[in-house]
Amino acid sequence: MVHIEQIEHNHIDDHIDDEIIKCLDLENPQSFFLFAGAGSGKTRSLVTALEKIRETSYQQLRLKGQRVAIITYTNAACEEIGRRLDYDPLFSVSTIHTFVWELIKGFNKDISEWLYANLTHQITDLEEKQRNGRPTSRAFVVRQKNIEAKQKRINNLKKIKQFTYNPNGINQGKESLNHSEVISIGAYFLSKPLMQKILIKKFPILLVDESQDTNKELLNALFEVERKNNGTFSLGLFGDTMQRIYSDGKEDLGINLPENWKRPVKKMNHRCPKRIVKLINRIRSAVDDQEQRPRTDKEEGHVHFFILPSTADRIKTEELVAQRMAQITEDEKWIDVDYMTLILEHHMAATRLGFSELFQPLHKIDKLKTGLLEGSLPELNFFTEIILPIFNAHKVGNKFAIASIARKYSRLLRIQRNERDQLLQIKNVQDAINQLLSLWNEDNDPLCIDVLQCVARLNLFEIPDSLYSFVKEEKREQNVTEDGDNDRGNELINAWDECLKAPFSQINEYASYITGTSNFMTHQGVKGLEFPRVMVIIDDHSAGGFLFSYEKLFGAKDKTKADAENENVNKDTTIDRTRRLFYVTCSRAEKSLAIVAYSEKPEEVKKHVLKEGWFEESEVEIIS
Ligand SMILES: Nc1ncnc2c1ncn2[C@@H]1O[C@H](COP(=O)(O)OP(=O)(O)OP(=O)(O)O)[C@@H](O)[C@H]1O
Repeated sequence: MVHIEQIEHNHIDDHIDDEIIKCLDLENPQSFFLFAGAGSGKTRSLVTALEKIRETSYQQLRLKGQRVAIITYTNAACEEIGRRLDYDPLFSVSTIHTFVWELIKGFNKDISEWLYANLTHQITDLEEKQRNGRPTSRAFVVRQKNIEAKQKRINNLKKIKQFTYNPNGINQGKESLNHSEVISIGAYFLSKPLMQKILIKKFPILLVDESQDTNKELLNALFEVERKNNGTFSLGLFGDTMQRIYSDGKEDLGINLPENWKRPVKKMNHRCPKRIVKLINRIRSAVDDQEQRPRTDKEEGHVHFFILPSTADRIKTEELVAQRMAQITEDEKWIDVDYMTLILEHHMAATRLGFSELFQPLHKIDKLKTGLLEGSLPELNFFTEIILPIFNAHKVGNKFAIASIARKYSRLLRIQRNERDQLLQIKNVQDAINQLLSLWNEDNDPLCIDVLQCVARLNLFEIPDSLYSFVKEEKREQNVTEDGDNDRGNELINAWDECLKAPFSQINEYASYITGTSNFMTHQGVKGLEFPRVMVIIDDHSAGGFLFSYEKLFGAKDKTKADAENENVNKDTTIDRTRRLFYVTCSRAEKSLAIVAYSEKPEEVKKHVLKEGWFEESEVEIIS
């Protein structure tokens, strides 16, 4: 009898799938926001709902030439969902950038008009800054170049017949749009009745996974589409507000939902053992009242909190912690290093993997942050997607790969001439690439700026616009002062200037981190994933950022005045952001979880975490 009750307990959320499926009825489509925490099976519910649509509405959709759209966060997630649905063309599974581009591409005249207005607006802004700027400052010079580049782009608009865009790569060339332009154009077009009609005619159902981190500009536009087309369109949002990580996500998602929206709630956690569900419930309890239940067939599991002085040797400490975990859990895999180390902050990965000089300056700039972490900054992609592959191919003697990259990107090969000239050009490109590669002779590790200047001098590849000023000789001219305008333009220039002084080897480390091939992951990399054994590293000292503070979350550091002010007006505080990160990482563990906190005040931390009720006394260990 107990057995049946236990099984039933594990199925308490099954009806949620039915509720979602009901919303997707083509005769009476409804919109919904699924409230569900970590490990609750959101992805599973998404796929189940789609399978059901295929079963019930396949003919109806096909006859009208309609499809179901699913927007996910990463290409890997698209692949996973697509695979689970047998790559059925009934479903359009894409990232937000691909989705929007598919919607807007071809509307060349409208895109041109939008760009004209947008560029004009940006030029007006820059000119305003120029009026207050000092003509001898570097910021002034760079802004002037920016104005000229934008004006050139405006002048060129009339000649463009067709705009281009690559959601996954570098967008070079006069016809191409950049990532943020595509999103903004999409959001703007979706405010027009015609585009709304096109969208819902094509996709009467649109489901958004990881909606807490979906760009708010676009999400707001979709809310508006839904509001205007209520009853003929279903917008379904999957996600967990407690797992919002990116700053461009919609902060108030799920709070002021329209009256007629359905709000299904999932209560189970199918991933974590009992002890970990208890911990993440406790962490979450400060934010909302969503409490999860563990599966009855899950083991108790282990949680252990290690506190160390911030001066402790990181590598030795973490080895010791793994040994302790093996003792505590009686699981030898901790000793075999069969666990995932989760770093709560990118700076730690940058420090441990050795790409700080490249990373830190850019991470300080708000508008670069998301692109830096997503790996979509065109300036860095220039290095990661063109220069690094050439260098790697050269290391293994793969001339074919080098030629193929050159064919794809080299400016020297673009001009059409007769066959003899073409052969000459190929030779020129080969010579240029050899000159470029000679920078690495005798195990040299050139600086990124040296690589950039070499490429510019050889006119080998197109340099991203914003790096152009760094390859010009006049940059170093004496009349250009370093202490120019203390405004954001200047910050940006200084950031790139510093970043380009990093050795090129750091590009390799950065690329391996961003693509997830290193053995470190952060909350970003770890989204949607799960691992049997997890070691969470908490280390403000190495993190060096101001957006997060574990010392504050763990009570070793007081709140600042700004924190208190933000708290008073219900704005996101450092502690809120840090708590969400902590929730995401702790909720990845399927069996056991070790948390390693380096702190200025270990005793205070211990007191605080016990007071918060996150851990039992026996689970907290200070190692000095
Ligand atoms: N109904 C279920 N019965 C059994 N196992 C389930 C069920 N739903 C999900 N799971 C399992 O639980 C784990 C978590 O599921 P899933 O990744 O879909 O959750 P999620 O809500 O997307 O998680 P998160 O937001 O934390 O990334 C997976 O291993 C999945 O196979």
